[in-house]
Parts: sequence; C-alpha cells; structure tokens
Amino acid sequence: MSLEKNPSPKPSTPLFLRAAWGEDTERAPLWLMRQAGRYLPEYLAIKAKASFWEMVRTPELAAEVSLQPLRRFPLDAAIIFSDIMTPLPAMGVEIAFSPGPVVADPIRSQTQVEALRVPSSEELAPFLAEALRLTRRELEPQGVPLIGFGGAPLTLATYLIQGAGSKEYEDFRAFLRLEPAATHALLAKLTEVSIRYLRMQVEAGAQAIQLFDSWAGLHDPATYREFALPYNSAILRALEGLGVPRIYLAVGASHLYPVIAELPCEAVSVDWRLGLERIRPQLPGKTLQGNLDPSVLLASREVITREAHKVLRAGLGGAHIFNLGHGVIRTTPPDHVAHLAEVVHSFSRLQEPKHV
Ligand SMILES: Cc1c2[nH]c(c1CCC(=O)O)Cc1[nH]c(c(CCC(=O)O)c1C)Cc1[nH]c(c(CCC(=O)O)c1C)Cc1[nH]c(c(C)c1CCC(=O)O)C2
Repeated sequence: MSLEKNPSPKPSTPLFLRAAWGEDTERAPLWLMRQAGRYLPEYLAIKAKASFWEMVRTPELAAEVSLQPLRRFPLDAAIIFSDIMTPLPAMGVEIAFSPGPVVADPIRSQTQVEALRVPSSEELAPFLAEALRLTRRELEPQGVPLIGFGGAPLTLATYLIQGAGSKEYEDFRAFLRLEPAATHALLAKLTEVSIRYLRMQVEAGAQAIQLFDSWAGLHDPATYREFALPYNSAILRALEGLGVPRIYLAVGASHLYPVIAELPCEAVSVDWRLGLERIRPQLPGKTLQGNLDPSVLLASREVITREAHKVLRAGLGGAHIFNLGHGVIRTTPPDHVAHLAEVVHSFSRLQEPKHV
C-alpha cells in the first residue's frame, strides 16, 4: 500500500496538518468533534430561528456556525458545519432531523436501491461548496485549517436501511445477511457519491478530509472486511494525491484495528475504550486522533486536567492530534472546553514517552 506523504511540507504548514501528515509535533494540535453545536448558546440562538437543514443549506449560516467555536477557543482546526446525511437528498432520499436523522422511506429492497440517483458533484451540495469557500476565507488570515467530511458508506447505509438511530441496529444487521447483494449495490452507489462529494469539498477549499464510520463498531471483523473495507479503501484511495491528509473515524471499534490498519489513510480517530499507547502498535504508521472520553468535560477542572494529561502522555512517541473519542456532549459547559484547550496547549511533547 503506498501512503503518499505530504508532497511539500513547508515550515509554515499549520500544526494540525503537520500532525495529520504523520509528524511527531512539539505540541498536540487540538480540535473537537461537534465543536459547533448545541452546547454553545450562540449556536442555539441561530437554531431558534432556522431548522437544522436551513442551517446546513444556507452557506452564510453554515460558515457562521463553523466559526463560532473558533471565536471562543484557540482550536487548531475548524470543521465545516454540515452532516453526514447532507448528500443523500440529492440521491432521492427524504431525511428529517429529530434530532438525529430519520429516513422517510427506509431502503429495504433492491428496487429502492436501483431507484437511487448518483448525482454529479455540482448537483450534490452546491451550498456546501459555497460554505467551505466562505469559511476558508475567514480562517485564512488566522492560519487555521478547515476540515471537510463525509459519512462512510456502511454508516450511511446503517441509517438508510434502519431508518433512524437505534441502540443495536438489528434490522440493519439482519438486512446485511438477508440481502447481501442489495447491500453491496447500495454501498457501491454510496461509494461513488462519497468520492464525488469529498473531491468537491477539497476543490472548494477543505484542507483535510475525515471519513466518519460511526457505526463500524457494530460489526465483527469478517463483516467489516466484506461490507466496509473495500468501500472505505476506494474512497480514501480516490482522495490520494489531492494534497489533503485523510482521517478515518470509527467508534467502539477496538476489535477492528487490525483491519482498519489496512486503510489507505494518514490518520485514524479513535475512541476512549483503549489507551493510545495500546492502540499505536496496532495502527503502525498512522497518526492517532483522540481520545478523551467526552463525558470527562462534564466533570471538574481538576478531573479534566488529570484525564487530558493521561491522553497526552499516552499519545507520546508518534503523531497525535488531541480530540475527543466522540462528539461534544450537549450539556458540556463551554468554559470546560476553554480549560481543556489551555491544558492541551501548555503540554510540551518534547519529553520522553512516559505511559500511565
Ligand atoms: C453519526 C453522525 C451524524 N452526523 C455526523 C455523524 C458522525 C459523527 C458522529 O458519530 O457523531 C457528523 C456531523 N454532524 C454535525 C457535524 C458538525 C461538525 C462538527 O462540529 O463536528 C458533524 C461532523 C452536526 C450536527 N448534526 C446533528 C446536530 C444536532 C442538530 C440540532 O442542533 O438539533 C448537529 C449539530 C444532527 C445529527 N446528525 C446525526 C446524528 C446522530 C444527529 C443527532 C444527534 C446529535 O445531535 O448529536 C448523524
């Protein structure tokens, strides 16, 4: 597997991008999944006037919401405000948010799969391209890089087939076994759409791409190998050579790391179930992104400092981007995020690896 390295690492390259490309940086860059969202009063103020889809589909609002956390906290990267479900309506799927995605007509047959459109990259989400351009323009003077993202085919299929969020996604897991051919046909279509969608984001200014496979952890390694690995690999390979590092995220997927190690990406975003010192040997050559338990941000400042230091120390000895193991929880006090940023920014990585 050829892992393309940053073609021209300049000294001015932002810390986040250097770490994403595999550099063992002097300090860990920091950003947080769901750093824009319902824990911020300024987000809620916009949400009171616009629906979630309106926010996503209005470039000025999406740009504004993407920038909100950067105004409060010294984060090392921004992520564009959107959703993994954003490209699906152009394929002919009706989706509502309540607050998670709800599919009006869940896909349960080959006929429904065949009816799905594979739109051109211009049709997919023109509002997103514009939101990326607007956000990038604002971030450029501060030198803060902008992350684009999409959902991995298996995670998108989880919602499309199950129809809504669920604890164990039994209907989806049964469908994989009952209708493997229809599932593969759906995953192939989602792969093609994802390639167009993510390339479009890079052309519009995204400087890194994260592929969210939030529900990959539901599956055993053989099922992941059949229904996820080939499609994720095709998407990540299609982004090779575009000059952007590729980050892959899975949650509750420690049992899959030996397979995930085969993905053509520079970085893997991992959850808190295993320490980074245990994960690093399983993902050789990859930057690790993570992995503070988001619930730690609900605890006291002392606990946040202690737990963040554990993650920072466990991340020594290789490239590390500090993040949470999953998204910021809605009830997180914003000043706890400010405290976390202080802790991460004042931790020097120029010391011997010392695992705790
Ligand atoms: C699985 C998934 C979804 N969406 C996403 C994922 C992958 C990441 C993960 O595993 O959490 C990705 C996503 N969704 C959103 C972002 C914004 C960027 C960021 O700040 O990280 C990102 C990266 C905004 C959002 N997407 C959604 C909201 C909440 C909408 C609201 O304000 O009511 C936001 C801010 C809606 C949404 N969309 C989804 C869910 C489960 C929910 C509801 C639950 C929740 O609120 O956390 C699907």
